[in-house]
Amino acid sequence: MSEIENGQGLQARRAAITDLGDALRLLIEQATATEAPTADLLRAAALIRQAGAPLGERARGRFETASADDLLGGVRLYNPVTGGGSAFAPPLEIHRDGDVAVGSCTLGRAFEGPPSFAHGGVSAMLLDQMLGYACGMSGHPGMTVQLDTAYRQPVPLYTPLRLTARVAAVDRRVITATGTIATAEDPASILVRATGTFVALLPEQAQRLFGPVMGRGR
Ligand SMILES: CCCCCCCC(=O)SCCNC(=O)CCNC(=O)[C@H](O)C(C)(C)COP(=O)(O)OP(=O)(O)OC[C@H]1O[C@@H](n2cnc3c(N)ncnc32)[C@H](O)[C@@H]1OP(=O)(O)O
Repeated sequence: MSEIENGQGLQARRAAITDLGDALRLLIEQATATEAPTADLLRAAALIRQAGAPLGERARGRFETASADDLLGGVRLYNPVTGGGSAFAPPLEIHRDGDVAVGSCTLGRAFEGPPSFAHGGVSAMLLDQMLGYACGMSGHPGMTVQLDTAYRQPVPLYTPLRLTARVAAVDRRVITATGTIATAEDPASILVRATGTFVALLPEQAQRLFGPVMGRGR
């Protein structure tokens, strides 16, 4: 896409993608919390379909990465957990603190499972990302082959959360990582714990799984 061939265009596109993501996240929050009259729901649905139509006119295929992404550089704007452009992502923000990955996010109503608390699958998704990040950060990137989660207390919605993850062991290609979810206000009270097993791909596994994507030269 020539529009982003220079760095300035790329930054502008990434900012626009995140702006669209913010608008979509607000829309999802409003749509899941609304008690507006039925006629307003139908009017909103028609307007949203109309607004989204131009976006569908130029869409990438399954094996094409987003033009604003940098796969090898770790920029994934549509990652469903961390991607600023993903309507689905809270988004979770992760940074490194020594050998620990520390994440933060606040979950809205779209992530509700038990009333007023997060869906258990959402907690697992957040922790999978955290643990995967910790593996990559430690120089041992891999794919999740097993994720065990222990739900000790429900995770509240509309409450700033603090997540942690670290690598506990590396045995050849097998990496074990552990992680937690707590509230930012009370980080010592662990709500959810996870242990994940990650496997570093062999070159032939990487080629089999990602060859069609990497072959496109992005
Ligand atoms: C910043 C980025 C964050 C990203 C976070 C998100 C991470 C993800 O969600 S990844 C997506 C979900 N995961 C997947 O789709 C992976 C699906 N699984 C696979 O494709 C395959 O299992 C694959 C390719 C990873 C490994 O292939 P497979 O044939 O199973 O394993 P293989 O290569 O034979 O074995 C490797 C090692 O792993 C071990 N292993 C495999 N599965 C397990 C398991 N469940 N538990 C423990 N060890 C296991 C094997 O015993 C073997 O150990 P060793 O080398 O010591 O003998």
